[in-house]
Amino acid sequence: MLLGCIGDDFTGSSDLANTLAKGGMRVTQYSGVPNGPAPQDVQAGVVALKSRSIPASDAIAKSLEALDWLLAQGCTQIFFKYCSTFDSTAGGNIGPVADALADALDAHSVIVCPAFPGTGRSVYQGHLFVKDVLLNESGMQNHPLTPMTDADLRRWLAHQTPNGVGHVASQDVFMGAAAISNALEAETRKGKRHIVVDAIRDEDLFEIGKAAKDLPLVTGGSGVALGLPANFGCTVAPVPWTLQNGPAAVLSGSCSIATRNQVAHHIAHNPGREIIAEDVIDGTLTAQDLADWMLSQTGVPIAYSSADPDVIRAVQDKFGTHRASSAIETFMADVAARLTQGGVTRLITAGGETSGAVVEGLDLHTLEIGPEIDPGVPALRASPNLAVALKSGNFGAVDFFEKAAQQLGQP
Ligand SMILES: Nc1ncnc2c1ncn2[C@@H]1O[C@H](COP(=O)(O)OP(=O)(O)OP(=O)(O)O)[C@@H](O)[C@H]1O
Ligand SMILES: O=C(O)[C@@H](O)C(=O)CO
Repeated sequence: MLLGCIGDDFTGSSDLANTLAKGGMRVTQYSGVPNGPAPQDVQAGVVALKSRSIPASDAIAKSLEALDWLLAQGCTQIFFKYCSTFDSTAGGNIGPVADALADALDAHSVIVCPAFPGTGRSVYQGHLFVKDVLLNESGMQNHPLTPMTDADLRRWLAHQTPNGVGHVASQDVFMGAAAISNALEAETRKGKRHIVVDAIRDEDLFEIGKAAKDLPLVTGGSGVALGLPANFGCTVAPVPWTLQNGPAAVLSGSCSIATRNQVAHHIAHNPGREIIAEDVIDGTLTAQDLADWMLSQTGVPIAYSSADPDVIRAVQDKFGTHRASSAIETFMADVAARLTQGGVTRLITAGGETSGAVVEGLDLHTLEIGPEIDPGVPALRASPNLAVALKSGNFGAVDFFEKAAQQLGQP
């Protein structure tokens, strides 16, 4: 294994795996830290953790365990993947995990770059934009677990780390890899360990990738990984896929604006059932009842807890944020298990935490990366009888769910 990756959620990990696979690397995504060694032919291993919204100390412990395994596989560079919307609270977990990895790797110059222009995320003057608005005006300020209320990455990260936070501005980035390396070194000499790097176009990310060639640790969204496969001698190649036949189903726990639009679009043409959080928590709705309903439908049925921010706030005020989200995640995992037992072979999930719960609930250990469905979302082969797509909350076109079902295979 050449490149070792640690993803702080499951959809984000498949987003990164997708970028590396498109760049020509042989990639495998692992659910958690594997027990045994990886096959010799894997060039990039992505260890998917569910560490974005857990206590920082647990996120550090899990990430260091993943690091040990990746180093034991021979990796010469480590990539820490977090969300292109920098999902974190003032207490973590991006800063604490990046610090723990940097300590372990003796890394003094750590790139911080969540930019992903293909999905509208750019970093300019140290600030994160989603399309034409600042992060904190993009809807992300209402995220159920990690409300993003500040678009200045330098200021937000400074809450999370005792180490210096630096900046490489677009003027340097536009001049290419050598200028970026010089600017990184200048920031490191000033004692800055985490260095936010501006990037507004894919060209910028390829240059940043070149500049990252000899760095032991790189952190960011999947965009900054665009240039990494070439550093390992890989070249762009088509990603193979065998179509999966059989029934399809969608489970959506993401409450992002994009997902809510996709749900609204999907239920106009397909069977849909809303999951009311109270019904799950008080046991009025059981996983078996919902799975039975889904299995009896035609088309691509969807069950969704995706709801507007005021609905979520009311649920969280009544039951507590953690209790509400973990009840829904456990429920989604339970429904998924019953769907696959009932014959579903194409499963699509929306939301990183939701997808993590489903993948862990289904006990899927490795995922092979297939072709891209929409930017940042690949088809994934979980077993000879199960293909999945794990959609990040904010990703995908409005008709994503139907498109994903078709790209995974046939009814
Ligand atoms: N109706 C609801 N009430 C309260 N919490 C909810 C509701 N629906 C979903 N949730 C919780 O909100 C969280 C949504 O996070 P998730 O990571 O799945 O989506 P996302 O953040 O939009 O996706 P991504 O991380 O890929 O951007 C989950 O923990 C989920 O259980
Ligand atoms: O980077 C992103 O936006 C996604 O891969 C993700 O991490 C969403 O959970």
